[in-house]
Parts: sequence; structure tokens; C-alpha cells
Amino acid sequence: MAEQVDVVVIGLGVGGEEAAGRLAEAGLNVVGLDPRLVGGECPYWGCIPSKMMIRAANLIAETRRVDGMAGTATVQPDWAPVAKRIREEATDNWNDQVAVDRLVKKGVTFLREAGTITGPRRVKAGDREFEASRGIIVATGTVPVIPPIDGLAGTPYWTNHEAIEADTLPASILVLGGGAIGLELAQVFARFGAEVTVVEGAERVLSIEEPESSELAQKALEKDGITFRIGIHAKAVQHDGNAFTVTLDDGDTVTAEKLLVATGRRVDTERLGLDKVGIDPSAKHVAVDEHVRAAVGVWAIGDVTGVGAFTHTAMYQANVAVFDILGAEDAPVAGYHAMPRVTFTDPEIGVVGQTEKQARDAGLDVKTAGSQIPSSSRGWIHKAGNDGFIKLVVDNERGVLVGATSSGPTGGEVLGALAVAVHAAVPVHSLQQMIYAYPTFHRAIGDALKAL
Ligand SMILES: Cc1cc2nc3c(=O)[nH]c(=O)nc-3n(C[C@H](O)[C@H](O)[C@H](O)COP(=O)(O)OP(=O)(O)OC[C@H]3O[C@@H](n4cnc5c(N)ncnc54)[C@H](O)[C@@H]3O)c2cc1C
Ligand SMILES: NC(=O)c1ccc[n+]([C@@H]2O[C@H](COP(=O)([O-])OP(=O)(O)OC[C@H]3O[C@@H](n4cnc5c(N)ncnc54)[C@H](O)[C@@H]3O)[C@@H](O)[C@H]2O)c1
Repeated sequence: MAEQVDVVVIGLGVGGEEAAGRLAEAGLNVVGLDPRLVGGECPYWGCIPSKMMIRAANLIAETRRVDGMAGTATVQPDWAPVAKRIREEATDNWNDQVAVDRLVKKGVTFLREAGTITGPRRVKAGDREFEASRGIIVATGTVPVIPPIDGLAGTPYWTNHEAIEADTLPASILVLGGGAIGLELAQVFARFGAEVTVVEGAERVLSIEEPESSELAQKALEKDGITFRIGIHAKAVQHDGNAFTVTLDDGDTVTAEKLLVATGRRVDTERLGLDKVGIDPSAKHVAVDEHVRAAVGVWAIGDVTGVGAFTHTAMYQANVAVFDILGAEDAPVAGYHAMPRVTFTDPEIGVVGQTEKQARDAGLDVKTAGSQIPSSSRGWIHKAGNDGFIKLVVDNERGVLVGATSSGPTGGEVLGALAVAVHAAVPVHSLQQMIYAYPTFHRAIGDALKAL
């Protein structure tokens, strides 16, 4: 006999945890399922520990910038405090008891089980089955893509999990994939003294962002001593018990103590029972409408929806789902035209909305303009580590920004102003009339607007 509840949430990463807690607090009878840690990737193997690593690596880089600007300084990098901080402060040694207690206190019935959809509004978890009168939320996230490279399977390669859990750093590491994960972690490892090679299959790193961003990121990481092999794939991988030897398409080999596979993420929904509710289980993502509904009685949120694999997307969609499920009259609807994202390399690369290419491909009448951080007053004052730029993508017909990139020492923070402009379609004319405080990094937005 199925147990009667209001909502079953399958997957308790950032999206599922938020939705389950909020619905329970609103008085619904909610069951939350996750066979792994409540909180998912972000707190245990993603955003939070990786940004702790980046904070530490940036302290090293800033110390190295003292010479010639503020005296002399030497720094002896030590991974031990970073590993300790991640273990003790970020992840509780990869124990989610605090998160489980918080969820249960909100009224959620938590089961450490995988969920399988068995029919409309029905979910099986272990030996229990639930019938959810309001519906099911699918929030199952993504898993790393492991490319079918000859010899790779069966070797002790790292994904983000092993990289984040590392107590000691290797002397050398090959990073396969020059996306956000690959670049952020490559720079951390290099700043702590590892010899790092990044192998990127596409024609440039961060290939979905502006070409200027790719160039900036690669140059910055090269300054940290990282070697890049761009536009080339790994053909074969060997591990001799101590080190990896990776053979590239052109026959070259790279040897390294560790191999980090950071070649993207994919949904893992084949065995979730999506076909029982009319959703194609082999689709690349679970498609959702503006209420994040995926089918009758099914909502999907977070990475699984494929609209931007970021924690802020999962939280945003969770909010939309909660209001829709509660039947709120003024329920928000989801829109993604001002999707912000920040790659936390140094310099940070913040982007919102469309790139120039995306805007042109969408048939817009596009105009672009930019400014360089080093030639802005604040950038010039800042000097060491001042690389970066602002790029604006304007829809000429509407006279509004449809996208922008803000890179630099605080590129992710400066992005905030541009995100407001894209989100609210603030007229370019109005942005040009604004006063930009002197001498801030965000004043470079004003310089870019003048160039339009
Ligand atoms: C190294 C790294 C760094 C990152 N840095 C950032 C960053 O700085 N900023 C940012 O915004 N994003 C960042 N991200 C992305 C961010 O972590 C994800 O976008 C976010 O975790 C997605 O949340 P989610 O709830 O959709 O999925 P997840 O966090 O992946 O959680 C999904 C949960 O579903 C569970 N699950 C799967 N199948 C089932 C099933 N059948 N039944 C029950 N449970 C199931 C899983 O066990 C998991 O706990 C980073 C990711 C990585 C890997
Ligand atoms: N700061 C952040 O917000 C942040 C940080 C890390 C991750 N994330 C999220 O996690 C997602 C996954 O990150 P990711 O870096 O794994 O994926 P990604 O898709 O961003 O980058 C993967 C890279 O690997 C390359 N690649 C794919 N197959 C390859 C192969 N066989 N050989 C060589 N290169 C190959 C791709 O061309 C691409 O550049 C991101 O898209 C992002 O949404 C966000």
C-alpha cells in the first residue's frame, strides 16, 4: 500500500533541500529522498570547498605581488590548512548530520534512499512507496562526464570529488577539460606548487563564453606556470601504479602523478522511471516550462533541467516550484535571459545573459563595446594582478544590454550592476547618464558605455 503524502522530493542537493524545507514549513507533508549527502555537490564537492581552495591560492598570489609594490614577501605554500579547513569547516568530514537535522526540524520526512518513479505521483524508495497528492519534484543534479578514452576506465583518475577531498597535493597533475572546474582547480594546484597541464578539446578554454575571456583566462593561468594543450583530445590513458601517461591525438604524451577529469557534467536519469510520467529518460535534460513543470504532477529543478548548472539556478527554480505547488496567486515565473555566472579564476570572469555570438545567432542587431581594467583609474592604481575587461553586448533595436562580461580582480562582484541592467532591461541611455563612483572597478562599466 502506498503511503499518502503531499510531495516527494527526489534528490536533496541545493535545489531539493530548499524546496523540501520550504514546502514542509508551509505545512505540507513532504518526503525527501537522497542516498548520498543532504546538500549535494555544492557544499561537499563543489562551490564551497573549491572557493575555500581559491581563497587560499589567491592569498599566495597576492603575497607574491607584494614585491615591488609594498616591500618584499615570501610565502611557503602549505596545503595542510586548506585540507583541514575543507574537512572541518566546510564538510564536517563529509558528514551531513547538521543538514539532515535542519531538514527534519522543518518537518521533512528524510529517507537516505534513491527514489524511483513508479507511476503518476508515485515514488518508490527502498521498500516503501509513496503517493504524492500534489506531486513529485525531480532534483537529481548531474554526475561527471567520463569520456570513452582508451584505457581511462579502471585507472584511479580524479573527478571533482577526489580533487576536493585531497589531503595532499600531487607534484604534477593533468587536467582534462578547460571549463570552469578545470580552470579553477588548475590555478589552485599551480599556485600551491604543482606542475599543471590543461588539455582542452575545443579551440579555446571556457569555449562557451566570449573569446576575450578565453584569452584572458589562458594568459593568466600561463603566468601561474600552467601549460595548455588546446584543440586536442586525449587518445589513450595508462597508469603504471605511480603515474599517468596520457597520449594525445597528435601522438605527444604527457606524464603526471594525477589526472583530473573535468570534461563536463551529465544527468543520470536512466533508472529514475521518468518514462512512467511521459518524460524521455534518455533526453539530455528534463525540460521544464516557466513554472518548472516537467509533466503533470512533476516539477524539475536544478542542474537536471539544463538551463545553467549553478547553485543560484537551483535555488531560483526551487522558489518557482514552491510557489507553484502551493498555488500562490502571485507565483513567480522562471526566466533565464539574465543568467549570471562567475568563473572564480584570478582574474574572476563574470558573465550575464548572452555573449556576442549568442546575440548574433539569435538574429539581434548587435553592437558591442568594452573597456580595459588596467587603463581604468582603479585598475592602474591596483597594478599587479589588474588584468581584466568589461564587454557589453547591446541589442541596438531595443537600446538595452542583452549580455555583458565583467572580468578582473573583482569581476564577479562588478557583475552585479550589469546583471541588474540585463535583468531589468535598463535603457543604455539611462546607464550612460548614471554616476559611477571614482575610483572603483565598476567605473569601467561607464568607460565601456562611453565607447558605444
Ligand atoms: C567543483 C565544482 C564547483 C562548483 N562551483 C560552483 C560555484 O562556484 N557557483 C555555482 O553557482 N555553482 C557551482 N557549481 C555547480 C553547483 O554545485 C551545482 O549547480 C549545484 O550543486 C546543483 O544543485 P542540484 O540540487 O541541481 O544538484 P546536486 O547538488 O548535484 O544534488 C543532486 C542530489 O540528487 C541526489 N540524487 C541523484 N539521483 C537520485 C535519486 N534517484 N534519488 C534520490 N536522490 C538522488 C544526489 O545524490 C545529489 O545529492 C560547482 C560544481 C562543481 C562540481
Ligand atoms: N564558478 C562556477 O560557477 C562553477 C565552477 C565549477 C563548475 N560549475 C558548473 O559545473 C559545470 C561543469 O563544469 P566542467 O568544467 O566540468 O564543464 P564545462 O562543460 O564547463 O567544461 C568542460 C570542458 O571540457 C572540454 N572537454 C570535453 N570533453 C573533452 C575531452 N575528451 N578532452 C578534452 N577536453 C574536453 C570541453 O570542451 C569544455 O571546455 C559547469 O558548466 C558549471 O555550470 C560552475
